[in-house]
Amino acid sequence: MIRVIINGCCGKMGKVIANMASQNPDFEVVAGIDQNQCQCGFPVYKSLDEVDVDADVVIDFSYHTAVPQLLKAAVSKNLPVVVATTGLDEEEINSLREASNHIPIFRSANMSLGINVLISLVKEAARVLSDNFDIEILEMHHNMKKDSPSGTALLIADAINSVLADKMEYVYGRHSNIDKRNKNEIGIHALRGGTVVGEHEVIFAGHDEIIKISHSARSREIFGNGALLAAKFLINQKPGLYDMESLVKKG
Ligand SMILES: NC(=O)C1=CN([C@@H]2O[C@H](COP(=O)(O)OP(=O)(O)OC[C@H]3O[C@@H](n4cnc5c(N)ncnc54)[C@H](OP(=O)(O)O)[C@@H]3O)[C@@H](O)[C@H]2O)C=CC1
Ligand SMILES: O=C(O)C1=N[C@H](C(=O)O)C[C@H](O)C1
Repeated sequence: MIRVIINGCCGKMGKVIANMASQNPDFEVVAGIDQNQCQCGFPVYKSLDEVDVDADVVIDFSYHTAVPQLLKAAVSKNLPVVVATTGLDEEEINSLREASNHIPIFRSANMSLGINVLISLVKEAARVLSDNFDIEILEMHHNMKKDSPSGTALLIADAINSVLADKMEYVYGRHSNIDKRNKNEIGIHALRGGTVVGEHEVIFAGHDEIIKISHSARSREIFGNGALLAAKFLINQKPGLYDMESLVKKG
């Protein structure tokens, strides 16, 4: 039985994880952390420092500013952490790298299997097409989402850039440009509205032809499933930084 602490337990994803874990005999949620107080069926604390129950792993779906403090406490308690929160700035990413010298950390902006397959496909498409095709990324999410563009859109852009010698420049929104598109650009565009769980589309636009590779999340359980798999994987790892590729490699 894997004992889980959920950071952000009162939020949309926190509730999904709690519900999925309660139906899975491999997991038990022993505590939650949130700045709100919600009825969860387990004790809810304000910070990891305050948690006084034993656990094996923390799963974090919260807010970017909460991540450094969470990691500091996780290091002092020697607890592995799955970081699913997006929108981290450079300093917050550095705190994550630092903490990974002491504890195992799994970080992915998208825990679904499908997006990770999409990333392999767009890398291959970019290798073949980039000389003659323009690349644009579109994402759409629900109207409660705070960060934009999505962590996934940035993850996709970074994956494409990694196979193009990191020479691409990211252009967000393209709203006040007064000149034409540059060849070395990846356009990244965010849409927000309604209850959309998560849509990502990568467009390769060439002369008289367009290739679109897209992923549509139809439920939050696809992220919950990935986060629980990541937690199971992480509890057996040495300190370090892990991602979906590590999980897929492990099989
Ligand atoms: N990697 C992945 O696969 C996925 C990642 N995400 C990411 O996960 C994060 C959470 O998403 P979602 O559940 O939809 O968001 P929600 O806003 O619904 O939930 C976040 C919860 O964390 C709470 N919170 C905010 N700040 C803190 C803090 N400092 N300490 C403790 N709790 C805090 C929020 O409180 P309050 O409401 O008061 O702000 C809220 O209860 C986002 O960054 C999102 O992009 C989401 C889905 C999939
Ligand atoms: O906030 C969300 O909802 C989601 N956030 C992640 C992101 O920013 O990419 C993953 C998913 O698309 C849902």
